[in-house]
Amino acid sequence: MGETFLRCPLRTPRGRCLVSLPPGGEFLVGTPELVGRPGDQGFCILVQEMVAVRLGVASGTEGDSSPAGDENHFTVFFIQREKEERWSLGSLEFTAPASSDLAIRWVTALEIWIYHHGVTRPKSLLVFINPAGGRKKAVETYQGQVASLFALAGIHAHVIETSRANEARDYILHQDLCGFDGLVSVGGDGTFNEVMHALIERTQRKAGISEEDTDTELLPPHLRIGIIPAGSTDCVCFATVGTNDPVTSALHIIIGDSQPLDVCSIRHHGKLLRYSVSLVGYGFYGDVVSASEKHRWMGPVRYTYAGVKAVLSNRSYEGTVEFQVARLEETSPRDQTRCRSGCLVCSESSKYLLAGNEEKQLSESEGCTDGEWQRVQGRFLAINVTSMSSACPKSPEGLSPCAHLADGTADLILVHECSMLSFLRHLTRHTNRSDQFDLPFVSVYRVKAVRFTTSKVEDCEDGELPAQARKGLCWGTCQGESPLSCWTCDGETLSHADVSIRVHGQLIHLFARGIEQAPRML
Ligand SMILES: Nc1ncnc2c1ncn2[C@@H]1O[C@H](COP(=O)(O)OP(=O)(O)OP(=O)(O)O)[C@@H](O)[C@H]1O
Repeated sequence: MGETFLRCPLRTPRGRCLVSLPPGGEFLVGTPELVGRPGDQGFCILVQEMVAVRLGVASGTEGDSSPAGDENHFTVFFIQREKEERWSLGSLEFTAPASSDLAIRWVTALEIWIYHHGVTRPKSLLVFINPAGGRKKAVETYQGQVASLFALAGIHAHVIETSRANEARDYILHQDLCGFDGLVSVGGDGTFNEVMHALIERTQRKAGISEEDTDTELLPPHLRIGIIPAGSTDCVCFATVGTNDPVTSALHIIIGDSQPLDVCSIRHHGKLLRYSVSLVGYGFYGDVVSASEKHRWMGPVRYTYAGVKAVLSNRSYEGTVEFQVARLEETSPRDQTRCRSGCLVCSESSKYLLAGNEEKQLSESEGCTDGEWQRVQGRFLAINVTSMSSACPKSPEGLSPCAHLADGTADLILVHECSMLSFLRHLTRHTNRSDQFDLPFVSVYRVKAVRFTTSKVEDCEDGELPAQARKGLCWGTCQGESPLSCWTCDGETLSHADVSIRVHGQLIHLFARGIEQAPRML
């Protein structure tokens, strides 16, 4: 690998250090030359976490360096961990002795090792910016905080600012994506969803797989998706990165992180309605989302408004929930574990998910009984199916704190009819560390599939919602009580109440690594 091993004294803003790049090129290590001199500090930078290395000194926070006449200096740009899962761009300048070619040799060696350890880094990205999403700052966010980082890392970005809904979808479905290593969505959960749906659909079409076939094994797309959060909820970004920060997300993309994610398909009589990666909810959350849609003009506060309204109305809905329990006996929605970077439960699941026939593999290897179907009938305030914790800034632990991102299962939470105060008790536990499932009217199961059937009522053919019900909660309060709620699927309202839900293990991959357990500081 040419000249890749270096070790020599160099001057840094942290003092004079003996700097070395050990064989294998995994770390850049600096030890203070004069031990005990106040102010001198050592360092250890992971080459995998280096964004770039440049000849010259850094002249600005954006990572610009000025090589002109500065051939004795070089700058290393790397990931720096901040509080609460946030990452920032750190830089460290090095000064080599005058009239030596040491700086150039260091830059060459580090570039070689960054390339060697960065095989999963994207070189070319297709970026969709939704200027209409969230607080309408997506363009500013991308241009101001992300574009310069991609440029510093040498990533070519083909940027499309969408002028209408479904423009990203049409592009993904009909254009040649061969030159790209990944897609990036700059916007909220809605924009990410549009990109994800189109990518899954494109992949199945190209492979000749019908998405309408209930039993089909869907093919995972080979392109990863990056999310630069610029929406009003950004739940998927928060649950997979641990923070909603554009710079942190950009850095995860740059270093080529990869996080598999389970995806649920939601069908009505076999016909595909939507895919979901976070919450599919009937009752409370269905009512909140459908009511908030009518108040988009309020901005993000519409969710709080609709939430208060739904709590006060304390509506419960009748129906039958059937579900196939997951056979991962060693995990449960109440086992107090958390899915974190490098999660063992998810990597164990990868083995059988990758092997193809997951059902067969598991029963053969573990001798456990196939996930049997169970049935619960009654009145429910909320039926939630979530294939991840669905954590967000307002609920840092999420709807189901122990759910896994990529174990091929979802958690089914049934909140049975109860008083408004009891339901409020359950809801407030989402914002603190108390167990929201430790209540007599709440039950939770780890499942592979769910079926929901409403009790048949007049006006509701075949579980299809009448137009008023789809438009929102108002039907209940203004025109008499509606017997049906509606399903919300990652923020979209579905048009049918009778649905079946199935988990597709690790169907997509994001440029993320899950939430880190114990942040390491430089
Ligand atoms: N130029 C555009 N004009 C209007 N809508 C667009 C445009 N580009 C994309 N969209 C659509 O806007 C929808 C909402 O986008 P996004 O989720 O980013 O915003 P949001 O207001 O934060 O919503 P959410 O509540 O889902 O977070 C997406 O479904 C997307 O299809």
